[in-house]
Amino acid sequence: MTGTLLLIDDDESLLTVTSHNLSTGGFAVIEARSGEEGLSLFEKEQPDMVVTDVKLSGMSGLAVLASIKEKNPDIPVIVITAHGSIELAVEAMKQGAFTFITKPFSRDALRLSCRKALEMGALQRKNRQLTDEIETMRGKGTPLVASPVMEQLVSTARRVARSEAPVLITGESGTGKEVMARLIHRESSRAGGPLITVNCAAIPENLVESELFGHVKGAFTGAVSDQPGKFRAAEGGTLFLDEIGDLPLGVQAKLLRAIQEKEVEPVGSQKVIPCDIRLLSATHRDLAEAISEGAFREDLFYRIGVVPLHIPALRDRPDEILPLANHFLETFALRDGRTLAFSKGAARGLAAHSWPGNIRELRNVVERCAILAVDEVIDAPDLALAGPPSEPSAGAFRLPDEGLSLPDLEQDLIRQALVRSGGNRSQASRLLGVPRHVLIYRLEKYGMTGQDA
Ligand SMILES: Nc1ncnc2c1ncn2[C@@H]1O[C@H](COP(=O)(O)OP(=O)(O)OP(=O)(O)O)[C@@H](O)[C@H]1O
Repeated sequence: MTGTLLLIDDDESLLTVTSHNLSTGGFAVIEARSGEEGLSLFEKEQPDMVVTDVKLSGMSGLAVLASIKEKNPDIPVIVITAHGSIELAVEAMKQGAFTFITKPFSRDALRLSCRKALEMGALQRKNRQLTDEIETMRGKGTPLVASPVMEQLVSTARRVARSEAPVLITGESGTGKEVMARLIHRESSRAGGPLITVNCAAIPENLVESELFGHVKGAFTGAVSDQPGKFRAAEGGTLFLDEIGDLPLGVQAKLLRAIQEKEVEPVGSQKVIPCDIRLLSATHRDLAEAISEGAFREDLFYRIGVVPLHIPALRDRPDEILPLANHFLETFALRDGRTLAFSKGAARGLAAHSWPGNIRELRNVVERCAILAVDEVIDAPDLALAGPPSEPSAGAFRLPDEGLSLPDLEQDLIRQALVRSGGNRSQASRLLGVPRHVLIYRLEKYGMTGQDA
C-alpha cells in the first residue's frame, strides 16, 4: 500500500536519508524542516500519514502530534525518538501516536511501520465513512452542509460545543434540531459521556417529573423500585430536552432549580443528588409568545437559552433542497446496491415544493422514491408531491370581510374540542394541538371549565 507521507525533521541530513528511504519504498514524501512548516503543509497537502521527530527546535514533535490529532484524528502519526527517551515515547502513545521508532532504526523497520500505519488509517477512514452512512440512513448522521446558512449554523454549533453553555435550538418540526444537538454533543468535551434525549411532549404530564428527576420506591402507585431519572442518566454527558416548550409549568420550576443548583431531588425523596450535565433544549414553539401567555417561565427561558440557535425552515434556504435530496438518494441507493438519479424535471419539482415538513419530509419522499424506483432515473411524477396549497376550500377557515374576533374564534374552538372530548381537557388539548397547560391557561383566561383526564 502506498500513500502520501509528511516527514518532519529539523536535522537536514537525517531528513534527506529518511526521505530517500521512504521514496524508494514507494511513498510520496513531503518534507518539512520544522513543526510549524509541517503543520502548514499538513493543511495544504492533506497527507495520508505523518512521521515526525519528537525533538524539534521550535514547536515540539508532541505539539505537532496533538495539533494533527485535533485536526484529523484518523491520520496516523509515527514519532521518532532518540535512544533512551522512553518517557517521550510513552507520552506520544498516550497522545494518540500510531507507534514510535527509536533511533537508529533500520530502513525496513521504518517502511514496515509506515505501511501498517497507512493500512490502519485507511481502515479507520472507511469505518468512519460507513458509520456515518449508517447513521444517515437512521436519520442520525452528521448534518450535510449545503448552504452558507447551514455553514454558519454548523460553525456556530461547533464553537459553542466547546463551551458548557446551555443551547436552545429553535425551528419548525423536521428542520434538523436533533441533528444539531447530536453534533454539539459529539464535538464537546462530553462526547465520551452519554447523550440522553427526552421528548418532553411525549411523556404523560403526571410522569414528567419522575422521568426527569427520578423517584424512590413507593413514591407513587407503580413506583416499584428506585429510578434514577434522565438527569442522572446523563451524568458526565449531555441532556437534550426536545420540545421543552411542552413542559408543564410545575415541572419548569423544578427544572430551573435543578439547572441552577446542579442537583436533583427524586420524587418521594428528601435527599438532593448532585448532577453534572450539559443542557441542550429544542422547541418548535414560539417561546416568547408562550411567555406572554403565561405558559412558559421567563427565567427558565433565559437560563436554557444562553446560546440561541435558530434553524430556518427548508423553504427559506432553497439552495439546500437539491444537495440534500441527492445526498439522501445516494445513501438509499447505496443501501440497496443500486444507482439512482433524479431527472431534470424531478429536480425542478423538488426545488419548487414548499416542504412544510422540512428535511424530514424531503428525506421521506426520497426514501419512498428509492424504494419504488423501477429504473435508474426518478422522474417528476414519481415524486408524488402534493401541489402548492390552493385557495381555502369551503370547509376551511375563511377570513370574514369584517367583524372577526380572534378570542371568540378561540373560545368557540375550545368549546367544540371540549364537547368532542366529553369535557376531557387532555384529549381536548390534543385535538387543538396545544399542550394541556396552554389549554388550561386559556380556560382560566376565558373563565371556561373542563374536566381532567
Ligand atoms: N443538515 C442535514 N443533513 C442531513 N440530514 C438532515 C439534516 N437536517 C435534518 N436532517 C434529517 O432530517 C430528519 C429530521 O431531523 P431532526 O429529527 O433533527 O429534526 P427536528 O427539527 O428535531 O424535528 P422535530 O422537531 O420534529 O423533532 C432526520 O432524518 C435528519 O437526519
